[in-house]
Amino acid sequence: MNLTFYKYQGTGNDFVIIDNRKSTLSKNNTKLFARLCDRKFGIGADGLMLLELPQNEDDDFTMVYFNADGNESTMCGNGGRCLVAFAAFLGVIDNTAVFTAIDGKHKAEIKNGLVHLQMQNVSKIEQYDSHLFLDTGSPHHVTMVNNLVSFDVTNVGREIRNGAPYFDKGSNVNFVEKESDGLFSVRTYERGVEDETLSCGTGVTAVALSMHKTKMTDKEEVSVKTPGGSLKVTFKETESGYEDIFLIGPAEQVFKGEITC
Ligand SMILES: N[C@H](CCC[C@H](N)C(=O)O)C(=O)O
Repeated sequence: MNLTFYKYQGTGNDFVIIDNRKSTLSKNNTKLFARLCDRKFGIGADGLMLLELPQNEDDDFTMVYFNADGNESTMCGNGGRCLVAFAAFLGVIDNTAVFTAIDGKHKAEIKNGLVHLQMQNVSKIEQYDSHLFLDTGSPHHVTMVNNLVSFDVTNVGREIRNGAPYFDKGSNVNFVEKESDGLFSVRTYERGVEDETLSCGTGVTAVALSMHKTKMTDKEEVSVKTPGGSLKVTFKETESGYEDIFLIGPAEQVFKGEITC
């Protein structure tokens, strides 16, 4: 079968995107999706997304996300931003979108070349001596480190991802360093990629909320530098946690291609 695909990246987190509104591909194509994400035998990507028809009347489309291991996974913030850019490219939307992903409904807007993606509210942030744990659409372990630039993200990240209490289900692991008030740097070990990625959108969101929760900043607009580029997170603290959470940043089409599979 000849498959048309699009390659997108959002601050270096890269994705294969397929317009599956005609449902040509079924979601249990785990082997195919893993092959397409393989950086030697396939196109190469951190994840793969299917753009699908909306399932309820006020949606513009549906997002289905797969990690590079080919398994369907939880929400992808950078992926969601790229999918909105793709929907605009196809003319499915103008510059605003409402879509449903595995974690529920999302609103988004493309403004001044950046995609503003509303993330789910976060009502629970677990605080421990060494780290925080929260779910921003995907599970995230957040811990502060010194000398982030030389930190062994892959090995320490892998150990935390597979160890207690995460085990098989796992968690993404974010290592954070404060740069200045309201500005942080993060490097992320991503579950399902099983390696460091250049950026992780739900991870950046988790870091911004964690830094506010632990009073490392009192700003409700936090900039986060990732090895792949900078993102901004805005939010409001309420008595039930954090709401009006937006992940803001660029999303670019790198190339269009065809692959026989
Ligand atoms: N690997 C993540 C999903 C993708 C998250 C990341 N790419 C993002 O931008 O949020 C997980 O399995 O929890």
